[in-house]
Amino acid sequence: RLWSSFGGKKKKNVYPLPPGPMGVPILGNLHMLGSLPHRSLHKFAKKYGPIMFIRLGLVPTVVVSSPEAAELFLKTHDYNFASRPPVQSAKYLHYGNKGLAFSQYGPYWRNIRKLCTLELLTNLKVEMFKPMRTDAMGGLVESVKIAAEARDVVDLSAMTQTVLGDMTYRMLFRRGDRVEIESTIQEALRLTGLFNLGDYIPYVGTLDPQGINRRLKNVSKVIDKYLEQIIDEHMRDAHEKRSRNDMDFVDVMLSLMHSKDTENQYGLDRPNIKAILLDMLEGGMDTSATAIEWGFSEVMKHPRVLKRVQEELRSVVGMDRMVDEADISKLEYLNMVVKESMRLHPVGPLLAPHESMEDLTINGYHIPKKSRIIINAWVIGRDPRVWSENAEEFYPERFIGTNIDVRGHDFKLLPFGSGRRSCPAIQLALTVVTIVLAQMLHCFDWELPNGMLPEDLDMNEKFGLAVSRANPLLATPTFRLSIHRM
Ligand code: HEM
Repeated sequence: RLWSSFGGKKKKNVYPLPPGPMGVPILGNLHMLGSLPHRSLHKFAKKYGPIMFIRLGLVPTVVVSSPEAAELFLKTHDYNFASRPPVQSAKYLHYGNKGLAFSQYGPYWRNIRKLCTLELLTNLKVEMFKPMRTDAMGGLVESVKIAAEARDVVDLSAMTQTVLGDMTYRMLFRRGDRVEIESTIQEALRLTGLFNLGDYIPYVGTLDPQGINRRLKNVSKVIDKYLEQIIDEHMRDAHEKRSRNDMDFVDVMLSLMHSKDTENQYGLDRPNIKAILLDMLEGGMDTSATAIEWGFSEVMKHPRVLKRVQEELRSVVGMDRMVDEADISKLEYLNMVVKESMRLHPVGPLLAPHESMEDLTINGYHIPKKSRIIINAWVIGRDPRVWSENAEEFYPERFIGTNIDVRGHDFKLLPFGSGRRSCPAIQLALTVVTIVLAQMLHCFDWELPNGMLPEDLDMNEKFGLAVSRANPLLATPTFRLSIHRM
């Protein structure tokens, strides 16, 4: 198949498109994605190879399924693939692309990205929020302790959502209470994660046959009102001089916007601030909570690993205190557990979609301009060529003596992506995921409910913005520290 046969301009010496399954008119290959697209795309990639061409509705799409191919798209030609395709949710919910995650590549995105990496998500800023996270963890341990005394079953999935919500709201807005807005944010996350026909067949977008855009507009109004109110409150309190250590994300952005010294160097306005806050709410809560949920599930399914993690915690931390974030770097085995869990369960198995900015030839294949690029990080993490025959097995020891990390330097492990569009919050995310897991496994022993055997714990997935467990993770805690007051 040549690009010209898909409506592209006729060119001399055109290279062929990458191979891929034949589609049907209008829908292309959309109907082949199924309920878990990362798994369906893997089946096709086995037949058509690591660079595969499909059509999602009218959108030419390239699916990348090996570490070598991922390196070509995310490193060698990173610049060309650093844009994002336009999506309906950005238009209706994200202030028409005024944030970071959905913005097309260009000076606007570069500027906002710089703001996020230099002002909001720096290692220093992550460190500054440590007391707040410690406080949130203390509250969590207290409530699980009460459940332990009553021998209650705890819904670990709901519990991680709650503590992550608490940490994220406090980091962004200083306040942790969110009763009035929580369900609307959850609805926004759900709608953004839904498959929206308008993203693939543009003229269908205006008809909105699934009613998603209408619902997006409704939640957008409620969220906008909430964010306006938060910004107003912060402006009213601006006279209360805060030290840099005490500033939440809204304070930081407002001070940059009003700074006389730096003359609003990022060109911020209220819609920018609201769009960035929404990106952080959406990008920050579900992803980290889901990563913790999978890490917990794997440890519960593998008592050998649980025992080894707890032995490490006993020897590094001791039984007379809770874990402190300063301990994390010494918890070598737990860090391997986190990596191994992210290898098998990248919460964004297809990362976020990229878009090509120009026509390009890669490995002898023509990659048309404005193609959607999907990186299947899920299949890359399970490739037996790189991870050996036991690639499907949860085996943290595979990282012993290697320097493979999750930060985008190794194209065989890409839970946060790599290159220009990779996650800007890796340090924050790893800190949060590791401390919550460490604390819960240090303070408590856990048993599956109703005598369920570890091997019977199901690991079914549910597709969405983050791919989480289909069924909540339930377990009964027993307090194991030798202190009574936290
Ligand atoms: C375990 C937790 C997390 C995981 C696994 C994760 C993963 C990812 C992935 C896969 C991408 C897309 C990369 C690509 O397109 O190639 C991404 C982008 C992004 N993430 Fe994260 N993330 C996590 C936590 C967070 C947190 C805590 C925040 C903010 C507070 C955040 C904010 C963002 C933003 C704003 C982007 C878009 C960047 C851009 O388009 O330039 N993420 N993340």
